[in-house]
Amino acid sequence: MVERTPGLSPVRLAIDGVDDGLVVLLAARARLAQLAGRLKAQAGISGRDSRREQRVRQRAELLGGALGLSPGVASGVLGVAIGEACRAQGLETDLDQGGQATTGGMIVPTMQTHTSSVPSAAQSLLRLVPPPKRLAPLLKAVPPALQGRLLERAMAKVLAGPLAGDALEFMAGRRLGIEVSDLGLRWVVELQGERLLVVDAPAEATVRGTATDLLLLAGRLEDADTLFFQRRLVLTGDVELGLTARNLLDRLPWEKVPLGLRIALNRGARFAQAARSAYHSQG
Ligand SMILES: O=C(O)C(=O)C[C@]1(C(=O)O)C=C[C@@H](O)C=C1
Repeated sequence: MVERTPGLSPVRLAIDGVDDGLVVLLAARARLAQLAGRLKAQAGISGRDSRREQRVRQRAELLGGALGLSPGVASGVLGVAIGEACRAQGLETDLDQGGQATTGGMIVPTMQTHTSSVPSAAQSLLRLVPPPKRLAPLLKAVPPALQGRLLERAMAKVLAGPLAGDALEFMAGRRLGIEVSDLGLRWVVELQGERLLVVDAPAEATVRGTATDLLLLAGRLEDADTLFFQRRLVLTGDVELGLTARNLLDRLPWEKVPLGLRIALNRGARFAQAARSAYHSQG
């Protein structure tokens, strides 16, 4: 019986959560595309914009490739999403549907979610994005072992450079806690050989911050110094270990992080920042 396979049901629960997220995001995308359609109509622009569509799909292809998706999958999904956007805008939906995005050429990230530059209708949509703390119960459904493995993989990617050199030597045998306060997540990581592993043991020092602030740090939209100075990131426990970890965060060789991942982190951070400002401005 497939249902009785050990460990399968929590993994399926997590898959269901991701699927729900995909559908929610697709619906949000369709509403934003409707807004884009209205703004263009007001400006007297009509019809599809095939260059923009191609750029959207190229970017997805690049990011998908960097995250290990087979070629064309991310671009194909975006093709479907664009088809839905066109339907929502009352446009022809057969242009370039399902075709491959042509790769090559420089991809320029065009994220414009900074609240000062988004129109008020987009602001109201952003206000619908729940603050991270509301996602905490959903994340609780993801088994801790799976969460740990995902974090290990993310750290292996982001810290590939320092892990290969000796920048993380100070961590050997030391246990550093990472706490995402609003999501109720907490891990303890330890350097074993050339890998940072999530371990089940007490931390000697802990870095604590909200999901948005940690994403802003990872996406390089805020530097560690500012976040610690404003007490948006807080260090507790062994001062020396904590300070060394903090200095490392400041010296991370960002340019060695794969481009697709950098774009994803940067866009995710900008989105979280814009959603947080929109949510707080509700009064
Ligand atoms: O960016 C726009 O102008 C949109 O209308 C959105 C969108 C999309 O779904 O990404 C939809 C149709 C256009 O042909 C190009 C892009």
